[in-house]
Amino acid sequence: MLFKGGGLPHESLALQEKLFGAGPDYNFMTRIERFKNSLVRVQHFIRCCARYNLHDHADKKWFEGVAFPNEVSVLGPHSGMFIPTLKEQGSEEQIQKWVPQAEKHQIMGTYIQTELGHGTFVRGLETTATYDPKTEEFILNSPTLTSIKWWPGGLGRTCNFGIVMALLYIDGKNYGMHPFVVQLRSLKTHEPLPGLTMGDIGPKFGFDTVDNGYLQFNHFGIPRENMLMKYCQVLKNGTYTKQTRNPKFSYGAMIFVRSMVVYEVAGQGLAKACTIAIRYSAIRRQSELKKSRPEPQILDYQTQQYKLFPLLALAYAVWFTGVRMKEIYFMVNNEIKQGHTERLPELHAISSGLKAFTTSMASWGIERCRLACGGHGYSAASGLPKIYVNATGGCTYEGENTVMLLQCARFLMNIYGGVKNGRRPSGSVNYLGERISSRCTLTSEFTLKSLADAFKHRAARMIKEASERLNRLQASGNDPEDSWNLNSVVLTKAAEAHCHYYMVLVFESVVESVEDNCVKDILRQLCQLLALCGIQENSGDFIQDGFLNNDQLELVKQKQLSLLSEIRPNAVLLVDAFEFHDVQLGSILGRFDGNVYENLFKWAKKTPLNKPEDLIHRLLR
Ligand SMILES: CCC/C=C/C(=O)SCCNC(=O)CCNC(=O)[C@H](O)C(C)(C)COP(=O)([O-])OP(=O)([O-])OC[C@H]1O[C@@H](n2cnc3c(N)ncnc32)[C@H](O)[C@@H]1OP(=O)([O-])[O-]
Ligand SMILES: Cc1cc2nc3c(=O)[nH]c(=O)nc-3n(C[C@H](O)[C@H](O)[C@H](O)COP(=O)(O)OP(=O)(O)OC[C@H]3O[C@@H](n4cnc5c(N)ncnc54)[C@H](O)[C@@H]3O)c2cc1C
Repeated sequence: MLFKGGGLPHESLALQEKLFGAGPDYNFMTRIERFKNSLVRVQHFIRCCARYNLHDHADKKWFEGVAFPNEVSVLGPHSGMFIPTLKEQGSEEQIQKWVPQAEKHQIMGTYIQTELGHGTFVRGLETTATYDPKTEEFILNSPTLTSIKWWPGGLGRTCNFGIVMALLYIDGKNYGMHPFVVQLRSLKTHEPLPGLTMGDIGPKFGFDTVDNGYLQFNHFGIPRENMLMKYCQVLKNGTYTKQTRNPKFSYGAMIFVRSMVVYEVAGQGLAKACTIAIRYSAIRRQSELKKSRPEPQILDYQTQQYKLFPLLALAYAVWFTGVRMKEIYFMVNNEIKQGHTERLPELHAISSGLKAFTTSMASWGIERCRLACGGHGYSAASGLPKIYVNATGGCTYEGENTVMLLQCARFLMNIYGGVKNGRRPSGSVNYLGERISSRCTLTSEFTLKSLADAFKHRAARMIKEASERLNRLQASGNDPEDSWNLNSVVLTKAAEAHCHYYMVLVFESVVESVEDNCVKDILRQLCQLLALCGIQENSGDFIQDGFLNNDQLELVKQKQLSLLSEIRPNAVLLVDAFEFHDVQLGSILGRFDGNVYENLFKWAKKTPLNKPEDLIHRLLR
């Protein structure tokens, strides 16, 4: 309750819907069955939206968490990218025309950007939209094999509309990437419209319930009014006008999703995995701690605590950081709407950096949770494989993580360069303008301030060194691009250090804001553990310049270990506090009632391989 905010009423509503909680077991279905089953739930979800008057993106998200547990439905790209792009990039008229239909699900859309040959390098995309003033149409075309659109979710079979990112050509001149609203399928027959070749791209690592698709345009005409015209317009006679000098406004949909992924994918995914692994570790008994005494709960082994409690601390940290990231997004986006675009670069940098940092950490953490569950963690019944395959997609989509860290680093280098020239930084990078202490103030008290300061020091030093190294590479004769590439490992590490500091700082501020002393103490322990593990895992970064000495490092280790015992009595309560319903976890190991073995046995008996099947029987006879 403490952490969920407004989500509970919508979750409770969704949990009352029988269709969401029951039905065939996901693990026993083929991909096609999973897809069909998801579509049935999509239709029911749409009916529920109408019945409960659900329009707001956040309200729907809570509902979706129950309707589509640990998976992405075809509604993801529709509500997460298609509608937001219409709202953010469309003119008032365009918003009036398409948004109400989309919100009522009368049209279903997706976001069509990536191509067979390019995903990361948006400026390298090849699909063209050539304006013809005679017909007042844009002609969309896929000129090469590599220009075929590839990956958009829901494109394969489901969506009848899409926002297509294409290069705008007028009179032979290339005006760069622009968004176009394109009807893809007939609203009557659902067949692809003539001039479009489209389908599903085939099975993937996860995302079984989504028909990621391909799309090839063969000189396909769309009306002039279908270019989203909030920031740039093409008049009937082909005159091009624009309201902004910043071409990156057309990248707005990506910033939105990156900002949401921190909480919705990384935060939720890791919190669920921790819930499963910690609950199960309290149920599972194994081996002997003391001779002739009952077998202990595996959660009592220090090594098990050492595996799981830092991940629990990380789950809380990512969760809080995700909530903060959403707040920042909406705040800066409102400023942008009022014409104040000064903070767009910072928003781009922090959303890119945190998206990369948290999805990578969560992905690694979910897998560690699975390993911590031993053999049963390897079973689909644990629910962990499904959580992993879907959450780890977040490391790639919406900007591959290394590339996103480099975008964050680019901003940090700009800011650091500015500081050297006397400019004062603000917001998430204001510390780059501070005098940073060269000696660590950590004592055995481990105040949150002293821990955050240690991360501040590390980030500031690594950013400074990355910048100086870049300058040295250029001074020794490399051009700026080669220097960047030769420095890119160092740059990604500097960006990670910045994001790490930001996350510790957010956690610290949450702890300070809690009024209940008991809750505050418990959260302080988690925050300390997060920071201490961060210091130990990256100890080289903290000792390299003599900031931290060996004695302090020893203190860090001792405190880390003592925190494990301090957290142990509250560990199960701390995961219960995430308040995931069993339906949302989809895990026998993580069941709230702890009735693991009985249900594992029941589940195994239901597996299709145990059903009489002629061919298998004949082969084995
Ligand atoms: C459910 C799953 C759904 C999934 C959906 C998807 O995956 S959809 C598909 C998702 N696909 C992806 O996510 C694709 C990932 N790729 C990209 O987003 C871009 O290609 C890029 C950002 C990597 C480079 O872009 P580029 O080559 O155009 O730019 P550059 O590097 O030359 O930098 C020039 C300047 O622009 C700045 N700037 C850049 N972006 C932004 C921004 N958004 N805002 C503001 N500013 C931005 C940058 O900081 C720099 O500023 P400086 O230093 O000059 O002051
Ligand atoms: C599950 C899923 C859903 C998706 N949904 C959609 C969707 O709805 N709509 C859509 O349009 N797209 C979608 N995508 C596509 C996705 O956005 C791209 O796959 C993603 O942006 C990565 O681009 P890429 O595939 O070109 O990777 P690549 O860029 O080819 O990455 C391969 C490797 O090259 C490295 N690399 C590339 N460029 C650089 C560089 N400049 N510097 C250093 N290293 C570099 C990367 O770090 C990586 O290690 C989806 C993808 C997935 C996996």
